[in-house]
Amino acid sequence: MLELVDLSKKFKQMDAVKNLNMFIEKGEIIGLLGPNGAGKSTAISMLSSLIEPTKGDVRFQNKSMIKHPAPLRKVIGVVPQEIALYEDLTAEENMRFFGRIYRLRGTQLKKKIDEVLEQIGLTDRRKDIVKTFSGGMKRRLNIGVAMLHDPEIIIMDEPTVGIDPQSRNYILETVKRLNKEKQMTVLYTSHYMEEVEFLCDRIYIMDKGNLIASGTKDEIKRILSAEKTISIQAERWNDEFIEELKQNPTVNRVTVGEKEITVIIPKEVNMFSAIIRMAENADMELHSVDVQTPTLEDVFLHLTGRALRD
Ligand SMILES: Nc1ncnc2c1ncn2[C@@H]1O[C@H](COP(=O)(O)OP(=O)(O)OP(=O)(O)O)[C@@H](O)[C@H]1O
Repeated sequence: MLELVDLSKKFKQMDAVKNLNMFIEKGEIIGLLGPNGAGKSTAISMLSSLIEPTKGDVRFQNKSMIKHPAPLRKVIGVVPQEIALYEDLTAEENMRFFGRIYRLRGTQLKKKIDEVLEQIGLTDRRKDIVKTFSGGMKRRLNIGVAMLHDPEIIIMDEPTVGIDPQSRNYILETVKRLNKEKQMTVLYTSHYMEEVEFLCDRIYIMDKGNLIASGTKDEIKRILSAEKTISIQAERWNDEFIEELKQNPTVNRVTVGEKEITVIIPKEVNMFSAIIRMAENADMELHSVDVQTPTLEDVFLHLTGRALRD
């Protein structure tokens, strides 16, 4: 339905997005994952024709949208990363204002506002001024505004950044529900692995402007099929222990965090007892040693050598 072909954007000499290829089918929830600065917002801006690509194409139902984006604009709703609401207006007044921009009027507009307020769980706060809303409620209203014209495709740019866990959960559940009940197609960008893992059918992972992996959750995790992760926790680390782990010929990679060490080893190797012995030799007390099934976070670590955290 929607396709990005070799889409690229250069800002001066910097490649914000480089040869991005992506497709979105009707009814899918697609995750676009990457750390800050990966190029996600730039990709979305090109997709929604807010900025022009340096190179490449955006194709909707097999037609290029670069020069004539109207058919695509009509069917997408974009939820920007920054909250775009009038703080001194009520929730309902904001919706009425944005609804008019989408050329909705009269009873049609009123009906739509009622429906969307219900979907985002703000019906009982409709008469309240946005200034009095929590961050999570503002985010929900921001999503509601993008849904007023009944878009077939909704594009969400990190909609859960900086909000409390409860609101975050509510937003994730709402996205799932809209997809299931209204067959809404969703492009969801995030730098939270667990969100994308929970929501999405297929995932694209970007880093520094490049697409570094894509596929279904299982396909992406299969990148790690030859490896497994052991996570070791302790109150403090002993250099001798870390050195011994790093020097161990069966270990592929060691990442040292403040309270946790992650060790990547081949799947067939059993290192559990060796780790306990190394800790004893180094006179170090372990809290736990867990063998983990791979997560998307591990995939990112594997592909880039860096953790995908703020
Ligand atoms: N208008 C612009 N002019 C110059 N550089 C830009 C512009 N917009 C984005 N960039 C740069 O392009 C790169 C990609 O930014 P982008 O905002 O697309 O990343 P992102 O993955 O969405 O991250 P974030 O979550 O921080 O927004 C960054 O290095 C950013 O500084």
